Amino acid sequence: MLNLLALNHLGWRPFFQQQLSLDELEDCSVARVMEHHRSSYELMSDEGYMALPANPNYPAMTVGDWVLLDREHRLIRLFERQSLFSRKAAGSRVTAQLIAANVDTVFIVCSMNQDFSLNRIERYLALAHEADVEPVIVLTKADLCDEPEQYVEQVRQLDSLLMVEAVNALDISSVEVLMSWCRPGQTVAFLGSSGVGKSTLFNSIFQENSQHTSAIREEDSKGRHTTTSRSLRCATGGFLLMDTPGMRELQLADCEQGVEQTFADISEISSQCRFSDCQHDGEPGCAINAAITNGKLDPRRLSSYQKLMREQAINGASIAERRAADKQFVKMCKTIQSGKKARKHEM
Ligand SMILES: Nc1nc2c(ncn2[C@@H]2O[C@H](COP(=O)(O)OP(=O)(O)OP(=O)(O)O)[C@@H](O)[C@H]2O)c(=O)[nH]1
Ligand SMILES: [Zn+2]
Repeated sequence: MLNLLALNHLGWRPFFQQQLSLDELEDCSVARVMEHHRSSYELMSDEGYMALPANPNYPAMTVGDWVLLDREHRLIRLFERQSLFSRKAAGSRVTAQLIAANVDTVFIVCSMNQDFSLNRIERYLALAHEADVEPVIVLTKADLCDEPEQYVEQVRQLDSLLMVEAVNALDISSVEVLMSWCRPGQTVAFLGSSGVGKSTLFNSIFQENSQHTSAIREEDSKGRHTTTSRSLRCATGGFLLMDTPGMRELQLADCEQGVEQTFADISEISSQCRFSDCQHDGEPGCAINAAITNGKLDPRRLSSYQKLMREQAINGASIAERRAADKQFVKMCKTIQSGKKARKHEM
């Protein structure tokens, strides 16, 4: 039987449990992927850490995934995900690479200095929306900034419902405002460009909440890497922090829905344009142009929207092409297999 109390602190919830049959609930165990190494996955279950050797027959898995295991700790299957960050992999063969699964909240980190950029925040928002992850905008370096409220206000103007917090990432008491998103069982990740304070925030939140964790880790003598660059870490507060470098290189690809959701105001206004395919480029009856003229829409926001739409279309097209090719390959395999089965029956 599953130890639900322990699993809940790892992020287990009804969404995953509903994917189990009664027999599986009795006989199997479940575990979460905490680290992804070249030749193995490190899993955490209600019984502790264990290694799962990688196998080319396994489905693509990533940090944060939940897996179903048999009594011998062999993989039965991967659970359907609640959310997923993926990115276009570098190289000529364009394919989506899985970065992080089942993240609940992403802290979109931006510093309140010359690096502050609404366009960049919008880009990260599109990624969060596409991944189905709740975004919180965390503005750092409040201690170095004369008027943090001014930055907070600018972000609020993107969307009045956005959650925004200004902090000094170095100061644990200042970071306390973020703890309402770090509740037991919650998985939190960080997005933001270099130098904005992601590692600093991570450490402030983690150190404050992890006195016991290091003790548990020291007891674990199975030669696990305590300093790893790609991992999900449990804090004693019962929440999990995701620290994966892949999140730092996330690109927009095949992300139309995420961009649309980020710019819901633009979608709404453009539904009133006279032509349904209006490019908002001087066409008659363009509601977007009218909104810009009467100050209801910031022209910066329109150009940011158009830029992100173009970018995701370019990056997404090649992935779509690859997906189509993959589908065809699977179909071919199925045809071959059903041919084999048919021949077996005939024999
Ligand atoms: N004064 C002050 N300094 C900060 C704050 N946040 C981060 N810093 C400093 O800014 C520098 C960069 O912070 P990091 O946490 O390394 O930034 P990062 O986002 O992890 O950067 P990458 O690892 O390159 O992605 C460090 O020297 C931090 O000490 C803050 O809120 N206030
Ligand atoms: Zn228009």
